[in-house]
Amino acid sequence: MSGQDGVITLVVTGASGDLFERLLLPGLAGLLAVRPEHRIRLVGTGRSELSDEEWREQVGAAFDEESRTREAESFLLENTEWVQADPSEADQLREVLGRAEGRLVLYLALPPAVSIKVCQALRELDLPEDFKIVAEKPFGTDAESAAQLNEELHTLVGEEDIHRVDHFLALPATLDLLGLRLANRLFAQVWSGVHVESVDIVYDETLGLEGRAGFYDGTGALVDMVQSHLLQVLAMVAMEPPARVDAVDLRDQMAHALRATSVWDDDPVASSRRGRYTAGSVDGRELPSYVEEEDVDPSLETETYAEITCRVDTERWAGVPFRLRSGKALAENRNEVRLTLRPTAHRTPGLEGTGGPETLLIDLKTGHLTLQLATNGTGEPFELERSTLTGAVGETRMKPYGEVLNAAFEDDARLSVRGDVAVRCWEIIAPVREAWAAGEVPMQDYAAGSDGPS
Ligand SMILES: O=C1O[C@H](COP(=O)(O)O)[C@@H](O)[C@H](O)[C@H]1O
Repeated sequence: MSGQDGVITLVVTGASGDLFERLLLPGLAGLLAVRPEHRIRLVGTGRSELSDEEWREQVGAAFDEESRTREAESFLLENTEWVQADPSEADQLREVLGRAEGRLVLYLALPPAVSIKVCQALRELDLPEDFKIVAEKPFGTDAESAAQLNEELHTLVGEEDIHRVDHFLALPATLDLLGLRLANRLFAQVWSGVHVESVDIVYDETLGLEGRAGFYDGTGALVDMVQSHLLQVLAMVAMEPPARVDAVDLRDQMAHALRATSVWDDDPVASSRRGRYTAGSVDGRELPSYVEEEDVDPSLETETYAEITCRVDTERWAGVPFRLRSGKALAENRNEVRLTLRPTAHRTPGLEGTGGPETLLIDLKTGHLTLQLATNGTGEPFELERSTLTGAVGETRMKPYGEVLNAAFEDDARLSVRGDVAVRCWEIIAPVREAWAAGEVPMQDYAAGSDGPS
């Protein structure tokens, strides 16, 4: 171990879970490639019995040959260990945190109820002055438990030392939205209900359950994707321009937009749909019906597809539907924000056809833009056609998880969900969850590999 200055010890609780291997580790590897000045000591902890060798092998697998020879990466690989412990037990947690050197960042990759217990255990310990807590989603299981988790965290550290993870805040498109909206006259002028007829925020995935029943079953698409990620995207689309792009103004404006957001017409039955995949084939892979996936409990009635329509009651967006949808095992990966513009106030007589509505589409994963317009294309001289302008955005410097971790290390709260916002997102979907729990919205079947419920 090294006693070097500037060392951060990242203690990950719940590190034997799939999130750590699938998202956190690759994020960390990408981060070190771009920010080699970080010296990270990585301590994994959980109840699993893992030998040091097994742990190092798992961590090492995230780094390729070339990266292992670099200073930041080899520091991490030489300074990592697994400590078998139950972090909700104060004595065991003390032992884990005792391994830390330098600044301590404690990452809670745990179910919300366990995170609360860990906070209670932390209260019994002498904590270092410079201490950060990173909380994975889902943050709570409803508005009340999210508020309780906030309270528990605030007994330990100030809001500035809590980093609530939502990797969609660092998707290329969410970051692009700011520049696109605020720094371009063309878009700044049309960014309101005066010109925009509707907004669609879509995150369709070809992936099915992929062995994640432990987390997903009983959670479902509404909580997994809409409550957290898609509402953050909605906030970026709908918010008023912040006075500055700093953590206070940016997050104030996002919070304001979400406080103005609710289910369309206050009617969760008419404004939501849910579905669940049945057997089918996606990209040549045969998927069983969701209820026959390993470890799924059919009595939980978990939806794998969720759709809700919201309104944002502000001067800018009054009357504009925001449709949010996400589903698994669908025909294609469609990850986009789509703004459909209203027709022009006057159509010059003699210009035939419409060519379809003008739309601006932002690919959430790549940030690429597609603008669909009516033009006098190549056919009849005065007949309108639909033309497509596309704009590619360059490669991002690292994966969204890497950016979010980097922000946590560098105290950049712009990429962290503020506590009140985490609670508000649960409040927005609460009426939908109630209607679904009461059986007022039917569960629609859709075949894996299809476009979703008809
Ligand atoms: O947090 C989650 O996000 C992923 C989708 O994000 P991606 O960056 O991996 O495309 C989703 O598949 C997963 O169910 C959810 O928990």
